[in-house]
Amino acid sequence: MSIIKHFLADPKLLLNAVGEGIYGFDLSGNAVFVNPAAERMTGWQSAELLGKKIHQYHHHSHADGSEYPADECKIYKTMFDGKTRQVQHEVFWRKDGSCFPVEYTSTPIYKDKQIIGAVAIFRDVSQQHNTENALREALNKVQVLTEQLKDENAYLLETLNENWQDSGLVGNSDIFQAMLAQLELVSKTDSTVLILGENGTGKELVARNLHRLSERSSQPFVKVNCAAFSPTLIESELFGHEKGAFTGANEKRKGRFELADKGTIFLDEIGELPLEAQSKLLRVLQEREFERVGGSKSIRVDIRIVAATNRDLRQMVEEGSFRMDLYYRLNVFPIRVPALRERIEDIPVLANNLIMQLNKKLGKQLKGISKKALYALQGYDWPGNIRELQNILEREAILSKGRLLDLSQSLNLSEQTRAEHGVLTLAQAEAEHITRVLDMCNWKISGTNGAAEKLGLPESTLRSKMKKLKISKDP
Ligand SMILES: Nc1ncnc2c1ncn2[C@@H]1O[C@H](COP(=O)(O)OP(=O)(O)OP(=O)(O)O)[C@@H](O)[C@H]1O
Repeated sequence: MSIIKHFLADPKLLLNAVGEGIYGFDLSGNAVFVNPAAERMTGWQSAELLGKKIHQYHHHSHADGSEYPADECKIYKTMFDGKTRQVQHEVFWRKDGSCFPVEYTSTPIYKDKQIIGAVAIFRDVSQQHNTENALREALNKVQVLTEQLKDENAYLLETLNENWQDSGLVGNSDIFQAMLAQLELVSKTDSTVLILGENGTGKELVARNLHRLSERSSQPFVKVNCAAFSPTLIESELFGHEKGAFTGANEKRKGRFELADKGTIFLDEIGELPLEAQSKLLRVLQEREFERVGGSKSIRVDIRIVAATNRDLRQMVEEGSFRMDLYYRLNVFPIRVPALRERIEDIPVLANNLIMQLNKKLGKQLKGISKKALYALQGYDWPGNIRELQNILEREAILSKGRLLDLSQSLNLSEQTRAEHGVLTLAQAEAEHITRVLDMCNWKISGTNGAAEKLGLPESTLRSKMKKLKISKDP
């Protein structure tokens, strides 16, 4: 007998060989056929099911355990209406009481145009479900990580765009050294620090060094310029927002406080923080806890807070534009960064340091600055502080053809000072005059045609004045 004949003689051979489970039903819903694949999947042997209402064995309940009445059974329905059904999201129950997700087709069986029963062909889709769930979980994780990366990336890009020069704090004057000593002491603690000082004095550099010297140095240092955001946006910038918290909040976003967890947050221009955000900040300072805008879940962070301002916060408290309780919370350890005019003796070393940075930035090989130019710099009162010095040196460095900056473009600085700020101090005028005379005398101090004689001073007095005013020939 050929193989085809075998199959035609006994169609069960085929049905027994397929991988899908097959149940055949008569019109009363009793099992008339159960193939081995169905036995394997359900654990019920065909002898246990044949002639029985099979719904009661493998289809009695839904996945959540609630009852699945027989008159709702989709396999039975096929026997009544003759419609073929493809069914998903249902379970079949095993003999051991467990269940598995199935997909099945129930098809009516006709004989002489009369329905005589139905056949259900089913597949165990647990594997497929597990894979789908794993995929869904992986996708969720990817989504969370993508959001996190987006937040961090936006922040990093902003930081990169600032073109921050990672310069050290330079200066030997007593006032500056005293500030450095304070900085070093407080860096070892977790205390909140309030950095005070005029624009361009180096407050941000102080904050960065505070973090660098602290035990949090391997964790993030996150800066927020409180003046750079509108009152409506600053809260979401600091604390983040939930999706849909306000028009335009299309995605959930982490705030700077969350990004700075375990590290340091630097709140620059804290005096510009709107009152509403001040209240929220106060709560973070008290409880280290906050909620995202539009959210209700409290988020805890472990953060060191450093704030800076050029404003007089105490006066702002008196005027009612800064919360008194917040002021006291921030003012735990104030550090005052001196203005450049308070430490003109640092100008030579600062200028040299800045020129070395400019060499790198501009690809130049400048050696320093001329003596005359240096005196001019020391006679100016620097309303823009180190940033102004930096700008002047950069402009000069770009224009300069020689190795030594002579500040030919900016030598009228002291005149500018006089014009913009009234008069030179006596010491500045004295230093300028002595330097001019020394230049005239080719730096000969004593004897005939020496500077002391021209100035009408004893040589020793001139020398002590030069020492006091830090006037010397070499740059
Ligand atoms: N002691 C220093 N030594 C060398 N460079 C310094 C020093 N202090 C400040 N600078 C440089 O001066 C510039 C201004 O410093 P910084 O931005 O820290 O000032 P700031 O007080 O935060 O200014 P603002 O109040 O305008 O934000 C920076 O480029 C910084 O590198």
